[in-house]
Amino acid sequence: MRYAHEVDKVRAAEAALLARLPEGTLMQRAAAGLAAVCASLLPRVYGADVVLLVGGGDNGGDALYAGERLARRGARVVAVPAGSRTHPAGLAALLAAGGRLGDAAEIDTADLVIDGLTGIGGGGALREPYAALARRANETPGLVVACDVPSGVDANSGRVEGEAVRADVTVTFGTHKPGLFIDPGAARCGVVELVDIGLGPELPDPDVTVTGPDDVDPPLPGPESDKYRRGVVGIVAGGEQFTGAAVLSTGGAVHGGAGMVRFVSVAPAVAVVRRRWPEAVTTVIEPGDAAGLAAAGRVQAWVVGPGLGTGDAAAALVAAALGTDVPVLVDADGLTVLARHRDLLPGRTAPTVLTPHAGELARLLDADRADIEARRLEHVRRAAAELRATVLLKGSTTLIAAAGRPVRVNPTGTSWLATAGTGDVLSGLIGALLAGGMAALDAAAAGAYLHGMAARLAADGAPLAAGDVIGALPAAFRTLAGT
Ligand SMILES: NC(=O)C1=CN([C@@H]2O[C@H](COP(=O)(O)OP(=O)(O)OC[C@H]3O[C@@H](n4cnc5c(N)ncnc54)[C@H](OP(=O)(O)O)[C@@H]3O)[C@@H](O)[C@H]2O)[C@@H](O)CC1
Ligand SMILES: [K+]
Repeated sequence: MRYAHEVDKVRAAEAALLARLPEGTLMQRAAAGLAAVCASLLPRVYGADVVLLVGGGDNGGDALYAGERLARRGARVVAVPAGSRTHPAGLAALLAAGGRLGDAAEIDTADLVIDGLTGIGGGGALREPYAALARRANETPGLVVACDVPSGVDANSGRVEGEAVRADVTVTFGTHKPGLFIDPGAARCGVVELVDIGLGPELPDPDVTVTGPDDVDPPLPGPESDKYRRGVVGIVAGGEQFTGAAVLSTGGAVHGGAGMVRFVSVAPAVAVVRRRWPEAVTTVIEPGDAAGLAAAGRVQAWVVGPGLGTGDAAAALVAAALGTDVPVLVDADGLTVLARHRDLLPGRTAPTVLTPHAGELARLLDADRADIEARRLEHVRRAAAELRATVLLKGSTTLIAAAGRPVRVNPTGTSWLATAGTGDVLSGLIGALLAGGMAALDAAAAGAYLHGMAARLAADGAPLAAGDVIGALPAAFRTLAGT
């Protein structure tokens, strides 16, 4: 599992380590790692044209010392300073090794550009001349290697406020930074290489982890399994007019490994679901008939919300599901209802999972949607703490938070997933995993991983319909080790 630490933790760990090491040791370790990656990317180091973009801080120092190492191996290294200050010892070392100072035009013909403008000390939109250098580097045909973090990407959040370097490779030091995993920053990093500078023993628990295939461990049937032991998921979805979401959510559950799916809704939705998913056991209720949930029979988890509507009838059903003592996932219209009835959440003892997109989370938190989009990590954490739930925030990088735990980043998403109905599939899938006995955070992370993987397999470079994601779920399960 890959993990990341926020800047204040990195700085504290560095300070603890620095206190025990001779001055400059860490920067030399970083520069050595950076130079080694650069050398491995060049067909020949000798005679290669290397340009260093050098900001006013230690990120620039790393670039200068890496340049020194490449110059000693025969590269033609040019430093282009951006700040009013240039790391003096690093510059002296580069010049002593045969490097020189140059100007921005040399970026255009470089074989390789090292971006040492800003690292973990960067903040806000890049100012000039940093921004102009980043823009020019993004236009060069040569390779661009970012030092620690692509300049212009906020290391903690992945936020990009203005110009930002678009790297082919990012060489990061000591530990990953969350912004390398979260879009839009993640999309600027290219391949991320981690250089060990000895920080490990000083680092606390990570702030963020990235789900890997080994972390996805859905319950598998054994010889003792029967449909009840494998978990029964109840789905409360659809209405008089809208039935598509109910079909998709049920499909996600049927192919998500549930032992049985109970579907509860008004007659038109039940009719459509029965036709598409004869596997589901259905119960017809009158609109808003909360007692119908109990009458449907025992379940190990409820999914409530897709296509449910947002009126009083829907609110009664959301309240009924949240009133049970089993895990409940609330999605879509259910979240809109919840934004008006936040009193339904406190007092639950069983886990609650909420799966909003940014707009739904904005309503839940009384926040601005654009602000949520810009600071997704911060808001998903805040939502988990305030709503006392596991919160899965959908988006180009899906984030999953539970209070006191590292935020999980899902790596399998694809932009083809941004199409109507895919969220309904996800709700049923996670519901099935909850019913199978997975803990809320694990179920949400596993669901996001499998859902993204299914979408990738189904899309294969072409537009995708939500139903295709259901069809590809078996293939997605098969990609996991041990299944
Ligand atoms: N600490 C360690 O032991 C180790 C640290 N290491 C390395 O140090 C890096 C951290 O170095 P750091 O703290 O000097 O900050 P850094 O990223 O160079 O940025 C500061 C400079 O950026 C500038 N700047 C900021 N925002 C800007 C903007 N929007 N637009 C334009 N300019 C902006 C800012 O300008 P100022 O605000 O001062 O005008 C200042 O000049 C870290 O990422 C890693 O690479 C490794 O060697 C391992 C050991
Ligand atoms: K950088």
